[in-house]
Amino acid sequence: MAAAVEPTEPKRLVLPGNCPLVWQSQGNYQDVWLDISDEGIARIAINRPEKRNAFRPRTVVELYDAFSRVRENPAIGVVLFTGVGPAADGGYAFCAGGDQSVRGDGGYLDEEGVPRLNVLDLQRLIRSIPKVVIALVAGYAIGGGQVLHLLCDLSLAAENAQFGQTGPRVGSFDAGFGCSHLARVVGQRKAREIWFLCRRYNAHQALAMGLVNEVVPLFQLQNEGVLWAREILQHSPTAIRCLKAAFNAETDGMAGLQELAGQATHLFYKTEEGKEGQQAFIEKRNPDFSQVPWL
Ligand SMILES: CC(C)(COP(=O)(O)OP(=O)(O)OC[C@H]1O[C@@H](n2cnc3c(N)ncnc32)[C@H](O)[C@@H]1OP(=O)(O)O)[C@@H](O)C(=O)NCCC(=O)NCCSC(=O)CCC(=O)c1ccccc1C(=O)O
Repeated sequence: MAAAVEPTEPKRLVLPGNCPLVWQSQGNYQDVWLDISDEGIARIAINRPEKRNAFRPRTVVELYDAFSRVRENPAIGVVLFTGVGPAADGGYAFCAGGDQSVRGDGGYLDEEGVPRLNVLDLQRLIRSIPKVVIALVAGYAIGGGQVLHLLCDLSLAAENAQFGQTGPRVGSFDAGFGCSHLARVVGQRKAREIWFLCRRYNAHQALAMGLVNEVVPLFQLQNEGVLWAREILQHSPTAIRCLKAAFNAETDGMAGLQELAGQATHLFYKTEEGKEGQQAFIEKRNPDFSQVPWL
């Protein structure tokens, strides 16, 4: 565990324990909190503690909007993704998956009664956003909530964290990242056990199978996330961005290659060679690449 940070009063409580950052809240959301610090760290929290932070279509729309805002903010390098807690009954959750009470024929019904599966868009956004996303898991990360946690770059678990799948019990399954990425992370045998048996796994079991990076006391969870974020933020943003794209490229086919290629193009635009091509077009002349070596 990294060195302790000096605690200061949080603007408002998302998780227990003092948070060393001062947050500015953004967005006008109902189911989500988005907070930005002046240290390059954002915090996105699902705010449905009485439902163990289960997501309904509105929650997913708001999460997508919050992650998109963070994506467009060049001052932010790390996102802490968590769930508000405790609930009035003392229970904690990162996210208990899709809200079963709004599930109708064909999916989860939004406020107009239209079935939506937009959590899959959110999964891809978390995976492709060129910032480091750290899951802070207190309590349950179950079903689609476990998959959202899985798709974060890093995961820190509180001692009370519980992970698991329920799909085959509640008539659902995630045959996308929820299977393939899980198998990459914990291995084929364990991934099949998780889905076929629908057991629950505590924080230390999750650590042993490589599902989380570290287990910390509940009151230390948010601080630990900030410490990890601060370490990351000392490093080269370009290197971290390219590394994230590279980790995805291995598994995400052409979409993964596209992400990595986008980073390469971004770097190329900054070179004299790249600029000469553009300049020549603007000046209506042939480009002169004669000074560029064929390395
Ligand atoms: C999470 C629990 C283990 C917590 O247990 P406990 O601490 O005892 O609390 P409870 O008393 O059970 O719950 C408190 C309160 O919260 C409500 N609640 C909890 N989870 C949900 C939920 N998922 N939906 C709706 N409501 C929920 C609960 O009813 C209580 O409220 P009351 O008013 O007091 O009744 C336990 O709660 C639990 O097991 N929850 C269910 C977990 C679950 O099965 N989740 C759904 C899995 S399926 C999924 O997530 C779909 C994913 C998805 O969207 C998807 C992804 C990819 C492809 C396809 C799909 C797809 O659309 O299917």
